[in-house]
Amino acid sequence: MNGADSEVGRLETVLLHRPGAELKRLTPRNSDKLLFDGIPWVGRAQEEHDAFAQALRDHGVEVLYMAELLDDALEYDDARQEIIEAVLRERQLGDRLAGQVRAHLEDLHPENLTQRLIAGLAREELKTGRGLVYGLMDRHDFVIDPLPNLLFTRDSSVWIGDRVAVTSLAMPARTRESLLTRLIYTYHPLFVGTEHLYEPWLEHVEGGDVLLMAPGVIAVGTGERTTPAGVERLCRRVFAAGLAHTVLAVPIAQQRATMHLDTICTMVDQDTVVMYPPVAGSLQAYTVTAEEDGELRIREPRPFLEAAAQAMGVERVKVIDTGLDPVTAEREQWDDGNNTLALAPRVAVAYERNVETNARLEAAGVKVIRIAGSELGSGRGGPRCMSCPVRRERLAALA
Ligand SMILES: NC(=[NH2+])NCCC[C@H](N)C(=O)O
Repeated sequence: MNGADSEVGRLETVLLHRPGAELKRLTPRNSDKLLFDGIPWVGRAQEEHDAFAQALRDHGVEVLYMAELLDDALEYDDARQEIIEAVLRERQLGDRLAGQVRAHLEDLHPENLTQRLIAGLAREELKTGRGLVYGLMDRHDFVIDPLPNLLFTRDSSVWIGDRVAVTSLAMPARTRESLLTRLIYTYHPLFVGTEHLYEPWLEHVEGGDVLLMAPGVIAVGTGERTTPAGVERLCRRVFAAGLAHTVLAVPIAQQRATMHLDTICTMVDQDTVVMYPPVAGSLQAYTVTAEEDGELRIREPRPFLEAAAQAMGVERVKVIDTGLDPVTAEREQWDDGNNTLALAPRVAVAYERNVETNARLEAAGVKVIRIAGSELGSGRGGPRCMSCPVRRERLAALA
């Protein structure tokens, strides 16, 4: 059955997005807004991504690609209409241009529509464009914005138990990603009958902030992306669905370096995290549980690792830190050293460049599968951000 109850149960199926033409849209003028720190060499980024996917397959993981699933979902008229309406609502194209964009999109084959929805549409590519808005736009302006961050599939959805939470992304440059993700989970035959735990129009929650610490225990970071109201909404939803007994709400600094909880902490074993030392000691968590009447019970904040150990029913959570030298640790944290993807307990995929962190993982008994990420990393995301586990072997079944 699809779903997951941990970050470390044997990974069976994963959802990836192979980067493509959307990355070719990045320029020094728009990269900030599109949330990239550099201008990737697209061909090399694709090679790196293919090697990542192959490493997963070599370990028995089934790899699903977003664009392929979207092609299938967009065979359904309802799916097409839904997403075209959403694109037209995105910005003020004005009536005339909106009508022309609608006609353009309605004419496209599913594969071409997928491409447009991901890679966007520049004014100069809309040959049928006419009217004032069209006339005033620069030829390189986007009529439909590209989605270079679709690469980070963990942010737009996260499976909790047997349900999928399609998240609500906080940055305007990413909002369409969760609509596309929702189309897949709603219309694709692979997912018929899947219940949705969360929807893109609710308070902001991003999957990179959600950590399934153990069956029944979920940590949720709140900072630049997931809002306090998002955490509260997610708590209500998971408790109502009986998917967790405890949620740990973890405030994180509202900075780019720590945009998601998974930039400072990921799990590599049932009771072991890899964590960035400067924050490891200072992170706090509010422990949230459900009262009988469904209301939330919130306990005073306490150190995250203590709160987690208690909720998980272990004596302590083991910590592998990302280097003792503070400068190395800071560099490797920025390069997603903490952002590992576990394929099973004590087996994790990591960027090869984080030499020190990987050595520490190995010294602690974790098998590290190294992948190249010099180009992929310019979007500030590592193996965990670039993957949405759709199916993991359940840990609860082992207990
Ligand atoms: N789960 C993560 N850490 N995702 C990283 C996302 C990076 C992306 N460029 C953004 O700013 O949104």
